[in-house]
Amino acid sequence: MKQIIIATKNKGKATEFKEFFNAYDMAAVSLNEREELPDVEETGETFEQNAALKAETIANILSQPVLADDSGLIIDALDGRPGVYSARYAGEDKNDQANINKVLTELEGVPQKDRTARFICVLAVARPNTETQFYQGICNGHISIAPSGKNGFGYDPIFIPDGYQETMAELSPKVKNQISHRKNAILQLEETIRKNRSLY
Ligand SMILES: O=c1[nH]c(=O)c2ncn([C@@H]3O[C@H](COP(=O)(O)OP(=O)(O)OP(=O)(O)O)[C@@H](O)[C@H]3O)c2[nH]1
Ligand SMILES: [Mg+2]
Repeated sequence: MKQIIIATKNKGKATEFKEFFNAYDMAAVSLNEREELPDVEETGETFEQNAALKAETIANILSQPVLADDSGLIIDALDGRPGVYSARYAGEDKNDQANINKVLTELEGVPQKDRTARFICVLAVARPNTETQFYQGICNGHISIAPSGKNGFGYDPIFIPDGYQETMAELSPKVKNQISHRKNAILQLEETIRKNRSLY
């Protein structure tokens, strides 16, 4: 089975990418399975810059194509926060529960109609000596009053996608992988995969 390196240490993302690439008979291998590879500091100010940093750093070390994902939650009533700082919103330990609590505290008293939000996922495909390609996906929704559900990861327990009553964490992984920002970004990438049966 052909392998594709995903420059992520986020277990939730790694699981979703394995699901996506399994459909193309490709094995998505995350950095959790390649511990010899370094952490990449995300010094960018945009999702594109951080996705490129992660993909290009690992692609140059391995001299092979690498995919990275930089993603996050944009909340209108918080002027777009947490955005590119979603993973570390409540601190460097990247604690999902603390991140959720911080968002809910900041949204206290904000009525449902003003709790609009969206997830954004930017994929970067980097190959040595080749221009990095970018693919973006969005999922619109709003922030719930309280967390609910055990599936997914990150802010899923407080994100209710448009067209649903349930939070992303109450939906099954199958449904999330049909509607998420990550799936919508993969759909952008799908033409390349379909044509070449690989990313390159
Ligand atoms: O509820 C969620 N459902 C999702 O589907 C999702 N996708 C991203 N996020 C949030 O945005 C941060 C990404 O930050 P991020 O792209 O820097 O990833 P990360 O630092 O967790 O891992 P890495 O890929 O950088 O290794 C994550 O930690 C999460 O808080 C999500 N939350
Ligand atoms: Mg990160």
